Amino acid sequence: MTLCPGSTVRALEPCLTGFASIEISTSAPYTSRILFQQPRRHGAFGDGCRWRECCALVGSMSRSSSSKGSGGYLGYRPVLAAQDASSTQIEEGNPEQIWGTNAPVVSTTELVSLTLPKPLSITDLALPPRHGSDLRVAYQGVPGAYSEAAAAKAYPRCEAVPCEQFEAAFQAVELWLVDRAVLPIENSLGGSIHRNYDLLLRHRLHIVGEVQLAIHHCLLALPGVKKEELLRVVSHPQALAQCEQGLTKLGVAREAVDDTAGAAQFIAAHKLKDTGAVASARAAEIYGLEILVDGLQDDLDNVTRFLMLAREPIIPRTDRPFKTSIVFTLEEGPGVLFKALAVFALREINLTKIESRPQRKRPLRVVDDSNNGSAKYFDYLFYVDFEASMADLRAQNALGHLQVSLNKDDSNGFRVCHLPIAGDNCSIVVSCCGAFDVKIRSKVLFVH
Ligand SMILES: O=C(O)C(=O)C[C@]1(C(=O)O)C=C[C@@H](O)C=C1
Repeated sequence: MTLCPGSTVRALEPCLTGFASIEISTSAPYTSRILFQQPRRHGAFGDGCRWRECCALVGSMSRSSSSKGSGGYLGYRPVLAAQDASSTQIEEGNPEQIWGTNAPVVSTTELVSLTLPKPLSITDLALPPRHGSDLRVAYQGVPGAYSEAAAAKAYPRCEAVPCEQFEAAFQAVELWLVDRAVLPIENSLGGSIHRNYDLLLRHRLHIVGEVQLAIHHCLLALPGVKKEELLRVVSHPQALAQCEQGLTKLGVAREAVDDTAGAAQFIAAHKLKDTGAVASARAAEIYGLEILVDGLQDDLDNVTRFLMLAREPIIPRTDRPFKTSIVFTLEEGPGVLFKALAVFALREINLTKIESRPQRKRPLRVVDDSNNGSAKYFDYLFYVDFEASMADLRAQNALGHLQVSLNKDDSNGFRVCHLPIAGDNCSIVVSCCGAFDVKIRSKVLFVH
């Protein structure tokens, strides 16, 4: 039995620059890279089923080769099996056919001293492959920002990568500079972070989870400065909004900056004695500031929900709680939103969030009315989060029903929304998100 390791490496190289899923590519054997490369070249694995079939194929081939005792192919054989899975013509035991006759050969005895990669099995693929230990995760702000803490909560032991703006965090993932982004989407006191709703539509990332973080704001100043000496307080606009009452009592001017920790850093760098910052205790420690007020937020229950974003979607399942996010637009008319949401109510599917945002490409809609002439209406995008997995028949039926409703072309019907998402013209955008259990508020059950 012979094997050609040099050729194997060449065969793998293009895959590394391809789009192998980050979930598997760095920690799993070579086979995983091939698995994900295959769809790009042949466009054959548009859905999870084909992807799983391919994995199953790899798993079964590796088992069959070992059971025949063909030691030389163990570990290497599945690579080629997966690479050529859609046009499998490979004959077992004939390396020339696979690599060509000029390929270097290594005998079985030489192979014994080689460290062979462990073949992927179905169990490897079914489990969340990693828990953040070797991921690079983008967040907005500088060290000490709440978003940094959220990134660490979502992906423990990850390398958190600071970004100046939300947009930069989105782009960092898209450009493969990092593996994930963790970005705030709403706060229990301050409400939605609209910018991120808008950016979700403009970028090609998928929601793959969410994490909630308790936000405990402090008023920080240079060491020795008293509260009464402060003329202004700087912070992120959300943080200022969450401390509305406390800041009003202080009677200081407020100034918005990019992030809470950045505000602390600014005061320290410029030695501003008349300026305070609303930020975390960790920011005080990092930038050498003193805590004047510990717990400045209007309510102790101050929680921010962060989305975990990735280039690849997760495969929805039914064995744990899932959340799904969709976005759509509606025709003008009485009861249209009621009818759209009824598709969920009818199936006892709980909605956790509804957000409406302007359609920035077409903010106003002109509607002709035979009695009153034409009228201009604001045009909205509706974002809905609901508690069900897309693997759940109820969710599939609900979205099917919604799709039918959206396509209805009567005066009270819905309009199909053509959104420039992921380069496609999608009528409905579905993004699955492994959800936390709402009853155990801060516990993330599904992280990846
Ligand atoms: O400025 C920070 O520290 C952030 O992480 C940003 C942010 C936000 O955008 O809402 C995150 C959590 C808090 O709600 C306040 C601010």
